[in-house]
Parts: sequence; C-alpha cells; structure tokens
Amino acid sequence: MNAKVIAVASDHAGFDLKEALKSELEADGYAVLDLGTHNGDSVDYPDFGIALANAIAEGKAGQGLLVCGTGIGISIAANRNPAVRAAVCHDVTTARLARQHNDANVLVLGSRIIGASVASETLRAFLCTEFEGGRHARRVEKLGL
Ligand SMILES: O=C(CO)[C@H](O)[C@H](O)[C@H](O)COP(=O)(O)O
Repeated sequence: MNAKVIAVASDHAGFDLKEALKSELEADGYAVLDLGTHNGDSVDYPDFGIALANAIAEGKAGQGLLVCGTGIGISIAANRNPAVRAAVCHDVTTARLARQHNDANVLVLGSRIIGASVASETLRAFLCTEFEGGRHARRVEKLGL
C-alpha cells in the first residue's frame, strides 16, 4: 500500500473545497492522487465515492478525502466498499474521534455545511491523529475490514 498518498475526490458541489484542500496538502508535502471531479460541472457523487474507495482498496492511497455538498451521499457510496471506513466530520473533535475510535481511513466533508477554515483544521486533525486501538480495535474488527 502507498500509505503516504492521499486520494481526493468530490462532486461538483465539493469541487472548490476539494481543490483548496488539495493545494494545502501538496504545500505540506503530501502526495495527492486526484480522482476528480475536475471542474464545477454537475456530476453524480457515487461515481467519485466509488472511484476513491477503489483506490483505497487497491492500495493506491493510504487515506482519502471526499467532499460533496453535505458529505452524506459520497460517504454512503464509499462505505459500500469493505476496504473503506469513511467518516463525515464537521469539526476537529469529530475528525479526531473518527481516527481515535473508528480508525477511519477516509475523511468526508460537506462543502455546504462547513466553511473553508474549519474544513482545513478538520483535515489536519484527521491526518495527524492516530488510532487508539485497544477496545476500539475489537469493534473495528467487527466492521469486517
Ligand atoms: O450527495 C449529496 C447529498 O447527500 C451531496 O450534497 C450532493 O453534493 C448534492 O446532492 C448535489 O446537489 P445539486 O443540487 O445537484 O448540486
């Protein structure tokens, strides 16, 4: 698995935020695999959630970032892949807990729900927080990854 690569994808609603966060990741030295969408034309969120989930399942990226209007539709799409634990997060606290307790490997943001600066803080918290293991490992195992 290429653990150092972060895959990113969005629908049209998430495009601007995805681009902004992708630039931040690259500026911070992360290798980014951008699976689209590549402009603001209307598209269907399942196509992008599924594409990112496939990239995680195939080991092309260790973690992922998905963005749609609410984060809900694209997270449902990604979570249909058993290799994915995608968590819709709205702030630093939910991002930290998604890592500490759920070992989430995909952060999902709603561009119509949170602002750019909270989104950036949320992404940073997600990327720098470790899974706690212990009792949480037993529960994550039951999810069947
Ligand atoms: O999937 C979603 C809702 O669960 C996302 O918010 C989409 O981005 C949204 O449905 C797109 O809506 P639009 O009216 O076609 O821009």
